[in-house]
Amino acid sequence: MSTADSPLRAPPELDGPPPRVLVIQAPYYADVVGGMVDGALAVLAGLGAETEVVDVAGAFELPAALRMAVRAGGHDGFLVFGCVVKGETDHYDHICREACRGVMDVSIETCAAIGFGLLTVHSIQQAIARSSPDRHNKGVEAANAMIGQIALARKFAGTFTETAA
Ligand SMILES: Nc1c(NC[C@H](O)[C@H](O)[C@H](O)CO)[nH]c(=O)[nH]c1=O
Ligand SMILES: CC(=O)[C@@H](O)COP(=O)(O)O
Repeated sequence: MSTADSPLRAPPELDGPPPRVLVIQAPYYADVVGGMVDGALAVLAGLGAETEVVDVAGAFELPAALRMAVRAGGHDGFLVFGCVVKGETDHYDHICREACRGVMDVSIETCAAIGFGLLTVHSIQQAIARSSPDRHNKGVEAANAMIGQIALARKFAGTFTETAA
């Protein structure tokens, strides 16, 4: 099964005020990343969300920028976008693995509502197929995932105890 076969999911419900969302993009492949950001912003506009977009140089910089933003506070959710395309060397493997691990570390350590939109592809054609304005747009998927996490954070707000893991 690939992205082309993935099921169409309904966007999650979100009670409460419109969310404040920070989009962190690494526009190394500007059209591809821009396509995902546009998909995400369309979803967020439908919620009346307050959005801000900041740039970093490349995928490597995404985790630290995300951690800075989470620490700073002021946002209900975060979206990270980038695209890494396989080249001739093993650089691709290192960037993909570390960028993904870095974002996951922030996610687990902070419990922030994060949507992950980092494409790790073998060709620019694969990237275009995942960033075009259709139902396979990974920006839409990341935004919907983040909204679900915000909804969960609101549901559990105030319920954490000292002994909980
Ligand atoms: N090759 C790709 C990169 N490489 C750049 C690094 O992410 C980083 O910005 C640089 O090493 C300076 O610290 N970034 C991407 O987003 N996509 C690539 O395909
Ligand atoms: C992320 C990559 O693999 C790529 O942009 C770097 O290319 P190369 O491995 O040919 O230096």
